[in-house]
Amino acid sequence: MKERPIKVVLVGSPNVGKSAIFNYLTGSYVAVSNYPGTTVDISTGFFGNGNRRFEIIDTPGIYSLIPLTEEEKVTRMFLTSAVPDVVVHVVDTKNIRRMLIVTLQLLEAGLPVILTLNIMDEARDMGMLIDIELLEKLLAIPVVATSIFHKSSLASLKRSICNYRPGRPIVLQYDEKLEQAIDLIAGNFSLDYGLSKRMAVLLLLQGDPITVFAAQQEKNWPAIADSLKQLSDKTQRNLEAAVALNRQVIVDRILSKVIRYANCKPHSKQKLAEWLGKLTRQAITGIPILCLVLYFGLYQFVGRFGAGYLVDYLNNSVFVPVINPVVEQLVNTSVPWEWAKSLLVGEYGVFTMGFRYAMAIVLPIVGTFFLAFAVLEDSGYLPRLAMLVDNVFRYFGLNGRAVIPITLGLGCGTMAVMVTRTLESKRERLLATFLLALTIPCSAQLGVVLALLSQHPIAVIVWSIYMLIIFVSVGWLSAKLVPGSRSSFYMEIPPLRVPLISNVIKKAYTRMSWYFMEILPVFIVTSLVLWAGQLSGALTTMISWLEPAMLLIGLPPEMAQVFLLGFFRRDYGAAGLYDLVAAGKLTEIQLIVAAVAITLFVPCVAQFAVMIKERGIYITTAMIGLIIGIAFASAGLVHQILMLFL
Ligand SMILES: Nc1nc2c(ncn2[C@@H]2O[C@H](COP(=O)(O)OP(=O)(O)OP(=O)(O)O)[C@@H](O)[C@H]2O)c(=O)[nH]1
Ligand SMILES: [Mg+2]
Repeated sequence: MKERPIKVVLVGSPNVGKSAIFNYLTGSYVAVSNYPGTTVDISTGFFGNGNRRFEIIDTPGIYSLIPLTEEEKVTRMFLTSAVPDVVVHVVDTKNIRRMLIVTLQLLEAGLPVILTLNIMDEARDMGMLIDIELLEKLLAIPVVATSIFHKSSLASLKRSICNYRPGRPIVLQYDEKLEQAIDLIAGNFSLDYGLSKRMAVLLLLQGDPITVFAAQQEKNWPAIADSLKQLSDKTQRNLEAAVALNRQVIVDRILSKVIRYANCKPHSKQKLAEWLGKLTRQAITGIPILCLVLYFGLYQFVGRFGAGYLVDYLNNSVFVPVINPVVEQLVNTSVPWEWAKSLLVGEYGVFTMGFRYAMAIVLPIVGTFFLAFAVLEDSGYLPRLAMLVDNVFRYFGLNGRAVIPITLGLGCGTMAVMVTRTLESKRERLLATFLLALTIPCSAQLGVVLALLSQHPIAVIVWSIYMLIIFVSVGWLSAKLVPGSRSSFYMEIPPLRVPLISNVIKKAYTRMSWYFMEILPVFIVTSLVLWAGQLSGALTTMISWLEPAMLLIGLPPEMAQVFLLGFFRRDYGAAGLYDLVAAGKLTEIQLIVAAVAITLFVPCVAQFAVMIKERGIYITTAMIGLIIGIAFASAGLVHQILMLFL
């Protein structure tokens, strides 16, 4: 029988380099970014050593074993159910004082830990010197110092994993009252919590909801609940704070023995990063910086270069004059059946429409967006933007944390809905999902809209202001209507870093391949459906049903087809709009109205599927109903307003 692989789980706080280490160990690629909360789900990879196989598991970041957000819950549940052979606890060495507390929690839970002091390069630049051998001795576990810039340090981590032998379990001594409390509760515990019994008791004392739920299944639960109540009544002590304080004392005692600071001045590079970082966070300088980022990143690079120049070139100089005629000729001479010809190269042909839309219109736009976004992610700008907009987002029932899913939504709404997991409450996840589905255009839509409108600068301004008004009013109204309050904002601000070109390219490439694996089949199937619809006459009937709605909001009847395409994918609809404008079918006013309607209109099939998975079918259906209503009403309204003024 084949031996099962050795299970190695990478855990640690967000943004400490777990995914970067995962990529090194497995040779595969998962996203690495300079903000907390990049990884929201478990990823698995492998490496071999001799005849042994190691299964490496990357997890979402956790601040403690007690989860606050959905993605922290994923890691906690995984740690207690997966029975890992090795747990690599990755910490950012600069913040070791805070992070070592989690190392202690993992050790107390009885897990087989290797401590990895990562981002050692930045710690050394700060003058931090750590006695690794002594730390190993004090914790009785292997400790490895690593930096992703020093491959040899990562190779030592790999060796440490391969040579790992479980050591003796560690028992931390707390103050007397806490020890008595632990003994009192432990006597009544009989179930398996997936962690050491002592850790389960400590988690219960700290009010961890997962342990409380599990302990309620104990037959002695009434006695346990009674003891807990007595403990907090009698001692007037906040048990959670008492446990945390005790652990911090232990950590400080250890660190006082192992850390020294060399006398060194900050580099001018560090000073510049700090100064720039401050500018991005203060409203007076931060807002102009945001405008510059949007102008150059989104408007110039994605809108004008990607969606304007590249799309124009690929579509008008490569596909239409060169590739399409060659394929058409090939099909016309080698395929005898008319129906097959129209299926491949007809008006809705799999090649002439499906493949061309994907390659010549969507690819350059999505590609440029993912490149620009990867640079932003790796620089550490996004958490600073989160701080900047926190005050505004409170009116939408969200906090600054929502900036990451919302800005990612400008790339791909499907990915963004998945990333709403990083938000703390159900209400925030719901509000963000709705705003994403209604008001945030994905990069393909945005690119096409910007490229088309950029011929008329006034149109860009009108469209942007109108979309902003809708975002603000819908956000404000839905926050008023959905009961609950927003959670407080806490986000660690990582240092500003110069993006690593290799990571930017790899990440943009990985996202693009994911995107294409997802859209190409949909594009092809959509062409198939449209072709069948055209052949059977169903398409003409449906378009004729939609035409009155188009006329109602002031659009030409041909727009009905674009909306129909938009049902399948937003970007497909946007690409259809591109064709319509190229044929000179829209006036300036109609272009703005169409841009508004297309932006607000239903999310694509893939986003729809993820919404159902994350929010459930009822909520998603209700959202879609609302979106259709709001999209048409807003488009109609903007048409009326423009007719009055222009
Ligand atoms: N200077 C320096 N930067 C590092 C090092 N390791 C990782 N980074 C950077 O730290 C940031 C976070 O890396 P990730 O691998 O995404 O961190 P993570 O722990 O997976 O983060 P989450 O998925 O959010 O939990 C990225 O910008 C990396 O380039 C290191 O050793 N030195
Ligand atoms: Mg990660």
